[in-house]
Amino acid sequence: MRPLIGISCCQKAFGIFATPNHAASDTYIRAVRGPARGTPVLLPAAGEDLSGELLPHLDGLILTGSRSNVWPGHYDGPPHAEGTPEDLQRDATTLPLIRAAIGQGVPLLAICRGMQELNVALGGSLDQRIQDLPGRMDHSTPSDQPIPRVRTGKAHAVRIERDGALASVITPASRAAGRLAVNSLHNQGVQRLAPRLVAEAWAPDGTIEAVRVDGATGFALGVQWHPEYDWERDADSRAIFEAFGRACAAHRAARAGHGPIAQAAE
Ligand SMILES: N[C@@H](CCC(=O)NCCCC(=O)O)C(=O)O
Repeated sequence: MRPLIGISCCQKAFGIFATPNHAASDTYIRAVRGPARGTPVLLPAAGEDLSGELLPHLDGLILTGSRSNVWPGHYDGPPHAEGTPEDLQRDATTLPLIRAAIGQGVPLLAICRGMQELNVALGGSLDQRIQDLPGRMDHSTPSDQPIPRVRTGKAHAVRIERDGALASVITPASRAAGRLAVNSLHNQGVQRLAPRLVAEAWAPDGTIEAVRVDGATGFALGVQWHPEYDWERDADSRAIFEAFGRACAAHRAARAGHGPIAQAAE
């Protein structure tokens, strides 16, 4: 049996009645079916804490990217500028789910908004538009390029902590170089790093691009870029999903009684 990997959904208005729907991009489904070798399970943005019902059945969790921002009230930040997309239904489900997954050693891969949620869930805060801050780069989606190129093209390099968790899962060549080239589709960034997070990669302007959860018993990694878009061409993106999938398979074996059961870190 393949490991069951939960994928967080956004709540989006759909159809002529703008009915609330629960949605995740097909790119996450394909990354789970492909290099992670798992069975994808879509997790609704239900507006409530479902962690007690979901986690006993899951072998891994992907926190997805999204155009919406985490509601700033969760980190005592200033209100968003008018028109900034929010998804309070998603926040209410993902923030407790992240804390519970880490506590129970369920492998976790947090991507873009997902990494921002991970930081907020553990007590960190966010800058809302890093392109407006002095000395910082514009990390947002360029409007003058075709979307496929934006998603699979490389926007900038990131410097990687050579002995970190991320370095241990990427290709030997990138590990030796201590660098990766990544895509970039975000406005927000980590402002105050959560006490339990350790930065593992940085953009040239100092923006934190990857984090790990200190003392986590399972795989617990966040990346600010999008490996789900280019794993078919990019060996490092593929390697991240392969390593995550191995951790999920090990969690499944442990749940079935065929391996060591991860203990809660706290
Ligand atoms: N809204 C946040 C998070 C950005 C993010 O997750 N982007 C994914 C976009 C997916 C796509 O356009 O394909 C921010 O702006 O930082």
